[in-house]
Amino acid sequence: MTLAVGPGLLFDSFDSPDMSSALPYSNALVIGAGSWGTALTAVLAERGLQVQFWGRDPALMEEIQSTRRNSRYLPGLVLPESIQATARMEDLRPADLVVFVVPSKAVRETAHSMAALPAVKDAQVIISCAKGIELNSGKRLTQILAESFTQTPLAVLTGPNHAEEVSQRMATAAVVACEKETVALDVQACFTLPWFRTYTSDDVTGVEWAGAMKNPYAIAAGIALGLKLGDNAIAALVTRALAEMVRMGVAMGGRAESFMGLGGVGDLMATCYSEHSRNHRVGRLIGEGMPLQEIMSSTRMVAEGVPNTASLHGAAKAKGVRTPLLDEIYAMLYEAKPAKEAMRALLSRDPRAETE
Ligand SMILES: NC(=O)c1ccc[n+]([C@@H]2O[C@H](COP(=O)([O-])OP(=O)(O)OC[C@H]3O[C@@H](n4cnc5c(N)ncnc54)[C@H](O)[C@@H]3O)[C@@H](O)[C@H]2O)c1
Ligand SMILES: O=P(O)(O)OC[C@H](O)CO
Repeated sequence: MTLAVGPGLLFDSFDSPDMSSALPYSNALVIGAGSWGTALTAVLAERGLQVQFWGRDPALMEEIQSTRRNSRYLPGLVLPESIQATARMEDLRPADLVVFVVPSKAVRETAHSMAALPAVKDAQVIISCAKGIELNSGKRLTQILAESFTQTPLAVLTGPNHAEEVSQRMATAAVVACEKETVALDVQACFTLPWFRTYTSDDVTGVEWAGAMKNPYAIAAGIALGLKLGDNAIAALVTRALAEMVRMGVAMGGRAESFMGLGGVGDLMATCYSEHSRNHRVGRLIGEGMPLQEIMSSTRMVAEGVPNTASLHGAAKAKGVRTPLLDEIYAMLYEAKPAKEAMRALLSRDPRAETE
């Protein structure tokens, strides 16, 4: 395979450490042909797995199969010849490792339509890579997948991982969470490259809540930037967001320490401060005065923070968790509260101890 070499890269194809150790799985299926699915397809192929790549749009999948490029979602990346791209579910062959990476609102429908496919249901592990909580049910994405795939071990891959950087092979770390340690270790081996370092965790609940929760706060950080509130204000907002993530995540059954890891504070920082982040962009444009509807119709990319704000807000109310930041983000996105007014409301709340 020809590997990209350029500024910001720590390894090229000649000085890469030896990655020829035996792989626990030999083939993979990636479900979802957006930017993250495309980048993860490249990661697994570089690691040496045979990768099938499924997306719902026949024209896009034909383009990927014939040109090795996903011009719509990740135009800079040339995928290796070895990957097989298709939109036809009936063409999919059995895979050891299945990666679900459709947007969170499409996970239930996609899992349901694939539930009977041997290619998916007989997998040794299914990995959830989207970041969200289901509206109304308040379910995590692995809980939804478990309804369709009752016998298959489920894992989560998450962390500060912008597809744009991963697709350029820029240094990245992630966390894979699974209740079964042996499965977590096997998945870790598949997502380990000289430039891609993966840690394991058994706190599936914690990392899933963390991955969903950072999205609305990234919108808020973008809004603060758009309003030109300054670095102090953004740092305060991100710090209090972390406190709120821990409060909510622990109430939902996650462990506080997971929120201090890559899937928590790591992803929160990557998203709140990055120009790559779609959530951050949505926020910045709101802060600059553009109406949300106009922003959403200007891109085909998913900004999970918009639906996640509604689902997380609903879950917090149902559980009785205090979430002042999320409440103001919800008011801005769903109740047309002006951004400056929401930020003023956050500052003018009653004083309290930092640890409360
Ligand atoms: N892009 C990243 O850097 C990144 C990194 C980590 C996690 N994620 C998460 O991965 C998930 C997918 O994000 P993305 O960035 O790949 O999205 P994207 O915006 O790049 O593309 C969305 C993809 O989902 C497909 N899609 C939309 N509705 C669908 C449906 N009903 N059924 C099947 N496919 C459908 C679209 O056709 C498109 O291929 C999100 O939850 C996101 O938070 C993204
Ligand atoms: O572009 P965003 O805001 O969806 O963020 C992408 C990833 O979740 C960053 O880890």
